Amino acid sequence: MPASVPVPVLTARGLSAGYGEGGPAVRDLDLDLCPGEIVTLLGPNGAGKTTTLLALSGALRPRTGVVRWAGRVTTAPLHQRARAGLALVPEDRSVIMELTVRENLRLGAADTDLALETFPELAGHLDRRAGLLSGGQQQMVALARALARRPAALLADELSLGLAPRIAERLLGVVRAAADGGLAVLLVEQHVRSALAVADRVIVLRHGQVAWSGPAEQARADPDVLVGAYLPLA
Ligand SMILES: Nc1ncnc2c1ncn2[C@@H]1O[C@H](COP(=O)(O)OP(=O)(O)OP(=O)(O)O)[C@@H](O)[C@H]1O
Repeated sequence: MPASVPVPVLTARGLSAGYGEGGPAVRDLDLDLCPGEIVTLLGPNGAGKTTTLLALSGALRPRTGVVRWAGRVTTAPLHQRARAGLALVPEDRSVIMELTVRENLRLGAADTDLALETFPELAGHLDRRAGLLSGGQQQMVALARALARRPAALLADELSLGLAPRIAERLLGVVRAAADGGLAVLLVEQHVRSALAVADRVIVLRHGQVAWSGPAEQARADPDVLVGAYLPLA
């Protein structure tokens, strides 16, 4: 029997996006995100990684190009895509510090039992204000809330930013397990090594364009392919 071809849940073709009157921060990007895989988006500061996530999620309107969700062209804003199964964990985590962990989970319409199954570490903190948690625990709340809605795709920006390596590993391990269960994941990470450890494919952006893309296995075996892509233009 022929191997079945994976059907992407999220695709972009010729995607360009930017801010105000400025030039595009991302140009002419093609991307396919399939169930069960983690694609990591790497690149130097200002390369356009966050902009890509925002444009794919509907938080930022693309200037040109087409985004498809489950095969259909979409221009829907983020809250509609969220209802359709897209989860975005933005760089600021969007945890509401004045609310308790339980309230934060409820606000995201997350299944609290499933959130605690994902992060049992949070069980003793359900009635604490999120502002009193450590950065790692806050990020667990953000990720638990996103995953406990059983999304089809997760777009996560710098999950491990500012966290101890052990906590970063824990979070990325949970993301890997969710992908193994069928979730499609696009991960922006500044810790290249941690990202490569869990990713299936890599896209390196530089100056808003794809500088290199390929299997994570290739980048793990020969990190020089990434070094080349990070180097400034001659
Ligand atoms: N709200 C904004 N208004 C104007 N320009 C912006 C805005 N956000 C980002 N930019 C610009 O768009 C470009 C791409 O930024 P973006 O945040 O997408 O890059 P990044 O790869 O995520 O960088 P970092 O790793 O530093 O977060 C940069 O030149 C940045 O200065």
